[in-house]
Amino acid sequence: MRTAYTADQIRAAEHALMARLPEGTLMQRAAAGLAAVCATALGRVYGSRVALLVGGGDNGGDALYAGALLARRGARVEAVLAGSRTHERGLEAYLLAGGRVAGVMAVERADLVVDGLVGIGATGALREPYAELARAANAAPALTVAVDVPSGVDASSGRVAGAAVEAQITVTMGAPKTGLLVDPGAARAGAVELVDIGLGPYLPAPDVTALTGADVADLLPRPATESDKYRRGVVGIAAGSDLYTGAAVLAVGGALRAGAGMVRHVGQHAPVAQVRSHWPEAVVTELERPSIDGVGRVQAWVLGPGLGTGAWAHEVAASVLASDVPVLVDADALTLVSRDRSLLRRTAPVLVTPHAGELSRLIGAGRAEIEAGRLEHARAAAAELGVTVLLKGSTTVVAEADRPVRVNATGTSWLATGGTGDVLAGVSGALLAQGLDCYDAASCAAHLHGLAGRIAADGAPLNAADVAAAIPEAIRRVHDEG
Ligand SMILES: NC(=O)C1=CN([C@@H]2O[C@H](COP(=O)(O)OP(=O)(O)OC[C@H]3O[C@@H](n4cnc5c(N)ncnc54)[C@H](OP(=O)(O)O)[C@@H]3O)[C@@H](O)[C@H]2O)[C@@H](O)CC1
Ligand SMILES: Nc1ncnc2c1ncn2[C@@H]1O[C@H](COP(=O)(O)OP(=O)(O)O)[C@@H](O)[C@H]1O
Ligand SMILES: [K+]
Repeated sequence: MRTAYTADQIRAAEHALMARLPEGTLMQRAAAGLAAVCATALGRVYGSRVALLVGGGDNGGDALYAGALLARRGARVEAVLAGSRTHERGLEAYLLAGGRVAGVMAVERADLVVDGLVGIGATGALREPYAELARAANAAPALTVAVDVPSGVDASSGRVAGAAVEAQITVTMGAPKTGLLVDPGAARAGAVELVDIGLGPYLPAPDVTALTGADVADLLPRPATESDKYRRGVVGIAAGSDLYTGAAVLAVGGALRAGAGMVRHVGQHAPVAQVRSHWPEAVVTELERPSIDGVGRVQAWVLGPGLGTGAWAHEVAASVLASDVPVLVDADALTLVSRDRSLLRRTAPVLVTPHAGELSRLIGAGRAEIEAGRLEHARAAAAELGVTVLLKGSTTVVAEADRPVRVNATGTSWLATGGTGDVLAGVSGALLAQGLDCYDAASCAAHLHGLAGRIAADGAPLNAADVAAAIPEAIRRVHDEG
């Protein structure tokens, strides 16, 4: 399990650790780790050109001490001092080692830029001249290594309010920060390298977590000798309408590939015919009236892909949500429940799987605001609706009351194409039917779906059906990792 922490959590742990150590020890450890990563990135330190962007706080101190170590190894290091004050001892050590102070031009001639403008002590958008220096680093040809977090990225949320450094590597101190795992911040961080400064024993429960492949392998059910199709879990899929037929085919495909014992599809004439011809394995029921009465027992429902938003769809949704098994609410069913919240009044678990636009309809926040603050909005929605929320997008976020948010970054932007969300709904539904709770089903499905997207894309466009077809390979890979 990967774990990440807010700035406040890190600061509290640092204080506890610092109290037991001679002054300056932590910064020395941080700087040594930072210098080592810079040296590896440079390949040859002697004769290389390094520019340090130095802010007024301890983040700048880290950069100066690391700069001193690189200067002692023969690098030509130039520091651009951005703050009205500078870490005094760090600057002394740096100058003593042969480092120089320079203007912004140093950035343009550097092989490597070290972003020590701000770390966990930053508040709000970068002010000038910090913002200008961040833009200069982004425009320069050099490799950029961020200290702790890319400056301009909020360490606790991943928000980016203005200019922000786009790093190729982020050297994070003590423990990863939440903002390094959640977009838009995560996209600015590049590869994240952790420097162990001894914080481990002082860290609280994490703010967010991310499942590794091995974690997913542990959680995934495997059929046993005594398994049969009913015991493995039957998933019901209420999807498709005479207008939208493809969504049902894709959701059923996702569920079949993710290990459901059986997939039962219910819908109108056209989607039922499509599902029947694509998936002879599925059991289909053409609904004569908008109700699931008498279609047979399932262990979980997927409700919504392509269902439509009219009166007929509303009746189907009410009928599915009146059942006593977990229900995944996706796509058109999200529109239905945002119009009629009373549909969510039930005791069995609910998993909602919106993208930012759908979440915007559900909780009334603007779409752009949700994209900018994915964590806080997913958390707020889970609390307000009393459900598990899987918020889709470049980083997928799974939120449930009283549990750390799980984030997933296995995906690829090639997944941004029509129908991949329907596949995700099917995969998640199959995991629910196999007995995973909403939190685990959603986070395992997001992991597998992202990985399947990578396998299917392999650097070129994919279509949604390819993603479903790659789910078994994704499952094999997580088992290999486990
Ligand atoms: N503590 C430890 O043991 C260890 C700490 N470590 C390191 O310390 C870092 C935290 O250091 P920190 O607390 O000094 O804060 P930091 O991130 O440098 O920012 C403060 C400075 O930024 C400025 N500033 C703020 N907002 C701004 C804005 N929007 N735009 C522009 N400027 C802004 C602010 O200016 P002021 O408001 O004072 O004018 C002040 O000068 C941490 O990330 C890690 O790298 C490691 O060495 C491990 C051991
Ligand atoms: N930029 C991106 N990077 C990674 N994954 C993405 C990106 N954009 C979309 N996705 C993923 O693709 C899927 C799209 O789902 P959705 O928006 O519901 O599309 P549709 O309704 O067409 O099926 C989600 O799993 C989402 O997380
Ligand atoms: K930084």
